Amino acid sequence: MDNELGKILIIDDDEDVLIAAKLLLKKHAKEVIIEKNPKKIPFLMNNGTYDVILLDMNFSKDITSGKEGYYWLEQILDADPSAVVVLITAFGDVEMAVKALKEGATDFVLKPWQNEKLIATLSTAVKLKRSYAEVDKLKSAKKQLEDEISKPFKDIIGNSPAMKNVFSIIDKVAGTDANVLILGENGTGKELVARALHQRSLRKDNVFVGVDMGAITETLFESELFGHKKGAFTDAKEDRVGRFEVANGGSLFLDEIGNLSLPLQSKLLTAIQRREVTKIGSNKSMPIDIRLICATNMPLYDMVHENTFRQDLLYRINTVEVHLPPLRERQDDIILLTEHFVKVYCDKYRKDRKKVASSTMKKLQKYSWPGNIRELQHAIERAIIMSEGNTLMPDDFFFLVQKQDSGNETAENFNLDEVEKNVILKAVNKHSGNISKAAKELGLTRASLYRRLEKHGL
Ligand SMILES: Nc1ncnc2c1ncn2[C@@H]1O[C@H](COP(=O)(O)OP(=O)(O)OP(=O)(O)O)[C@@H](O)[C@H]1O
Repeated sequence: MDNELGKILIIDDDEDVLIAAKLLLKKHAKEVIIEKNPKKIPFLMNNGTYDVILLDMNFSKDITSGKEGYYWLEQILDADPSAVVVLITAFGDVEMAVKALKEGATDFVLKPWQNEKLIATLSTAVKLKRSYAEVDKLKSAKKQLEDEISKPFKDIIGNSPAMKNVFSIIDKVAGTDANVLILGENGTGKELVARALHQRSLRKDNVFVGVDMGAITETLFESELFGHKKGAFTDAKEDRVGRFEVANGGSLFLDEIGNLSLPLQSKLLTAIQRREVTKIGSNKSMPIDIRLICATNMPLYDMVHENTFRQDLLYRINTVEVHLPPLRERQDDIILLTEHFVKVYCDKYRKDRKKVASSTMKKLQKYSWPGNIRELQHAIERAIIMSEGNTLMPDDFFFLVQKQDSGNETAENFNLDEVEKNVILKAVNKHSGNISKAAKELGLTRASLYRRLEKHGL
């Protein structure tokens, strides 16, 4: 026999009822526990969990008020609010049973019961309990997913004219459904701006779904974006919901859009133009209501000239453009961002708030930040972890080594200072920022290498 009913607890002061029920139900359950004395209920509830509890309504002989039944029902639900309790009531007590349903019982059976009816009632009750558990699980998964995809909007820091312009565009465009194209080098905050647009839009209570187009393979593109039906291809073991569908009602952020091949560009264009998608293996299209935000670090306009990016797709996605300037062009923002990240990482690593020496700030402002804000963020995190003093000194950022323009290397330069600076840079680079090894190679002590690094603002 199957164990469909799981673990059952039966409480009834009539021993005959207990034995008859146990005999009947043990064929359908994993375990049947019987109890004559309701006072044991708290103990039983403390020491086990049950898929379903069968509870008598009237314990003391000749008393049919059901008061005891209500009392024990309350005790059970107190101990386990998700308990599934089926009441056993005498014929004529239906009114009482209905009242118990309002108090939280799942169902009731009338004594004497019909075997099949009892099994069916318990089976439905157990399924109900499992579906409650499933709903709870899904709710928590949904919450986690929402937290993940709608990560709290973090402030965008910046006071430079370029960033003020970005803020003003965000303010103007966020509330509209206009497609937005965000352009900027790696780590300039494109995703942050995309999330800010979503958080300030009318769609903010719906999801923000990000897709890294650079990470999607040619073969999985359609399945990933539009979904597929079970059996549509060999590996399609289950139906899959595409990102367009997940984002329905919210915002879809297509990152690294410049990395899409021409055939995929046209598939994407068709979906955007028609505002509908068709799952692989389905012949029905589905309307999609999304706000589209795209981003790239690639020169899309040049790519259009070189015929590597479709002009019609560019004009679909660039209703409004946001240009995020590289960090090296936002000197003042370097100060603000540095102070911000110092605070963030001192808090994170439970260190006293560190100061930043003005020579350090100068060094950070002089550096070219090829990885932009992401690189600054990581540099500060690293310095906070490693530094021992209360003030961050230029040495705490010894690993920031300016890459030389290869064009300059061939040009002859006899300026002694420049030559020294370049040789030092090459040595530090060669040893991946290891000052001891670089000093050894240069024939200097560590202290004098540090002095020279400082002299050159490195
Ligand atoms: N103006 C800013 N203020 C505060 N933090 C910022 C700012 N700009 C970027 N950041 C932080 O820098 C990191 C990189 O930002 P983000 O991922 O948005 O850049 P991106 O341009 O999308 O990068 P990629 O091109 O590599 O995808 C993130 O941790 C982000 O929170």
